[in-house]
Amino acid sequence: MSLAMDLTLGTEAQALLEEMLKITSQNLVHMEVTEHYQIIKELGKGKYGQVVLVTHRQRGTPMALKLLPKASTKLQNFLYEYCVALSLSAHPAIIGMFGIAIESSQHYGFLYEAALHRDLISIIKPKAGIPEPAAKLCAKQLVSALDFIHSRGLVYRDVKPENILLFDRHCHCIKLTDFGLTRPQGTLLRLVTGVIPYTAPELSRGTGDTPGLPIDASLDAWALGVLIFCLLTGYFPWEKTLPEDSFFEDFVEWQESGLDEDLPFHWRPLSNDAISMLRKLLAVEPSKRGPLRCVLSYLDRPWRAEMVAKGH
Ligand SMILES: Nc1ncnc2c1ncn2[C@@H]1O[C@H](COP(=O)(O)OP(=O)(O)OP(=O)(O)O)[C@@H](O)[C@H]1O
Repeated sequence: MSLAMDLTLGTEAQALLEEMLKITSQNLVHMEVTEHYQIIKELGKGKYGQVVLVTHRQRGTPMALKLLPKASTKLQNFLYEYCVALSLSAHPAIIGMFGIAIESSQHYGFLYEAALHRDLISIIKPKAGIPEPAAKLCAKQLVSALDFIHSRGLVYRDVKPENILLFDRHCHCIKLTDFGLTRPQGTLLRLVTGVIPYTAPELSRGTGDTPGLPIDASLDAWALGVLIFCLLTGYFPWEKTLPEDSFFEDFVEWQESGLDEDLPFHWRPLSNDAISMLRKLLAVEPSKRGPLRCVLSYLDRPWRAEMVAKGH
């Protein structure tokens, strides 16, 4: 997609979200959670909120309820996350929403589908990853979900296993959740702190005094590349995408030289096909980064070196 198209889509997405925000802010349901819902158990916790499994007191419907403390959450941010999730929830690999946003004395909250098999991080075995068929199922569904988000003029910006919910143990049905960082394409972003392995290098470098980097779909392609690496190996390719991280520096050197002998040692469990796919998703220069869809042409090929040795 061209930068001009990115910006047009981004502007349209922004306008739609502003409209949704206005309407939602007038329709927030004021209630105490336990008046209408029974809290069954905690499903998870993040930096910003807590997610609990609830059932509707009359109808018994099980649902997930994300609760964000009012003390630490701006109403605008809550509404934004809710409206983005609602606007995307028609996709099969994006969490379904019930269209109910609430405000209690202590929290803002919204109701959505509960995933009873937890999230992807819960099945990644350290130094082993997950079975290759499951990794491919995840990759295929995520490409579809992220492409859909991009087609709506947005960039997801938070691909990580904690945000991928499982609806079965073998990853036939996974869904993306947590739209707190999603922004319209073209939004100017400055980032100097909080670099994690999924952060694309153009962001971790920081933008100094410049107005910021206009975000686009290539940020999600990078994060998907890191995620696929983790699913196949059970470890991160690096801690942070900064020159002080020697694993990242070795990777950059290999990307630049293109020589097999420069391939970092911890990439060896991967097949040549998987390496070639990840080279595209993890191109250091964003304009050279492969589109997410490049993953699809690798789905029929082995992704682990041991599978090649076995003749799969
Ligand atoms: N619908 C759901 N069903 C089951 N578990 C869920 C659901 N939604 C969230 N969780 C669990 O709760 C955790 C935290 O949820 P979420 O990522 O939405 O919170 P957050 O505070 O925005 O997190 P972060 O720190 O990543 O920003 C998830 O990692 C997941 O394990």
